[in-house]
Amino acid sequence: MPSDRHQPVIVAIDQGTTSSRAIVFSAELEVMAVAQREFTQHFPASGWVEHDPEEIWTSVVETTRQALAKAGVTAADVAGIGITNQRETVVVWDRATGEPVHRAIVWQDRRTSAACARLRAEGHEALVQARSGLIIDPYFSGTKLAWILDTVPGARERAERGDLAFGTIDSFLLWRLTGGRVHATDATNAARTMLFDIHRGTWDEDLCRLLRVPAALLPAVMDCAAPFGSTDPALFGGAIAIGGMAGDQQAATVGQACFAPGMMKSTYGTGCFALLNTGGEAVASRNKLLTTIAYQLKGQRTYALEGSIFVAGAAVQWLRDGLGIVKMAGETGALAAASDPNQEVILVPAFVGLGAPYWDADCRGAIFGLTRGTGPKEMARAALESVCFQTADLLGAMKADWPGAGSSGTVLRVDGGMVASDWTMQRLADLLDAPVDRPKVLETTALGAAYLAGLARGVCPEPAEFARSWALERRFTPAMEAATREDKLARWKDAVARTLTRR
Ligand SMILES: Nc1ncnc2c1ncn2[C@@H]1O[C@H](COP(=O)(O)OP(=O)(O)O)[C@@H](O)[C@H]1O
Ligand SMILES: O=P(O)(O)OC[C@H](O)CO
Repeated sequence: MPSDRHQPVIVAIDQGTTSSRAIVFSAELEVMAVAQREFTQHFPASGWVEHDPEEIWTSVVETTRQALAKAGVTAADVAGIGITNQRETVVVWDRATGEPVHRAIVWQDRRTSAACARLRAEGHEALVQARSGLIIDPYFSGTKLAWILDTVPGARERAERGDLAFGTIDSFLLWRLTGGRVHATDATNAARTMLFDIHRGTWDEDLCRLLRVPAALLPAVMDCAAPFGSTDPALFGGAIAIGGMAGDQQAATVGQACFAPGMMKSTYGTGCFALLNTGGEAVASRNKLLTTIAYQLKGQRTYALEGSIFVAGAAVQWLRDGLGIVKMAGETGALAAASDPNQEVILVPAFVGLGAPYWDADCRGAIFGLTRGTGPKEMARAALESVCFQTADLLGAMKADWPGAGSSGTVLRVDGGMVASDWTMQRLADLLDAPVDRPKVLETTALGAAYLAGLARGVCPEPAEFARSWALERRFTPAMEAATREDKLARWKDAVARTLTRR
């Protein structure tokens, strides 16, 4: 494709848990080129997960260069870069050298489980929820950051002197992309740290004191569409403005155009993350959902209720890699469709404990209802259904928390690798008793980041107009009888109750 200065493009950097991707979009937000690279997962101890920030950095630079080359454009053609990222993952680096003081501690890492139990026992849950909207859990950045400060020799003193910087991956990438000139993050990423007051939109002194985090470590917090700085010209052959930033699940919420209160998206990748837009109201959950910032534009925060499930597609990976029942993930739908409906096999995929709305870090997976007749078909169905049951739990908690979620018009917009499975999407609609909409563009995370950058750079329209470009590929409409649905949901609830360690 020839370089055409009159047709600016936008680049989305999507730094995920298992791979980094760079996608070049046209100004009309059509995908022009994609480059992707996986990187190493480090598991130094049971329940610990780390990434090498240098490997992440290299993967981001190289995929961005490749995507630009594939699209046949140069830095001068790029109106802006949008960054979206795996959330909660912690990097601490030296401001003078840019070198990380420790490997990145990944959101999945459970090493601070005991520290979180202590905080809960000391009675800090109400404060943490009131200010940050979060539950005290190792999932979030705060206790991981404290662990680094307490464990890396000299880190706390260096942090207090102002020599170190903390960031989630977006912030670390921004620092590196701008050649160490900008230390900032956006409100959606800040909202995942357990250090941020989501109501005032500022770092919270009490939470920082509780976790012993010096203020000197923290980045500036910006809107999601904002002038974040520009790239070091040496990186991509010219300076490029960075205009967008959002955590990946929030970027998907934007990419799915869930701009109105009551709209909801759910992303089915390795895990599943459902976000329900609650507008300007930060709804405090009574059912162990998270209150989080969906996006912040022009200084205005829009909030969401979030349900985070740690195992969704990972259950399908287990069928493939652990049990060897299938060779490819895509085979599971046909197996499930051919399963014996009279066998009620239920899988509770608590491989790493259960997330929302149970938050039981210590329980482990279980299978119920096995008979001599149970085979690969029933196991495939149980794995796919487990994802639907977990989503039903989230929707149930959302409805209980906020009347806006219970309206008859509730529709779920879905994306992520697993939504390729028609069988799963139909079963999801059946078990939720709500329509499930699969859009034409499934690259919603990158699309959201690109849109935010395009908005900041004046090449994309305001949200209402962008929302009109969202296009449906297929709607799955509930078709299951109420009695069957209720029976299945009751079996699931019973199976979960028997799996939990905290009842
Ligand atoms: N046709 C399918 N049926 C069921 N699961 C699928 C299908 N295709 C992909 N998956 C699952 O989707 C997941 C990959 O989705 P993706 O959005 O790429 O995840 P992530 O971004 O977390 O790496 C994998 O866990 C895979 O098992
Ligand atoms: O990188 P993903 O797509 O698995 O998303 C991870 C989430 O942001 C964790 O909160």
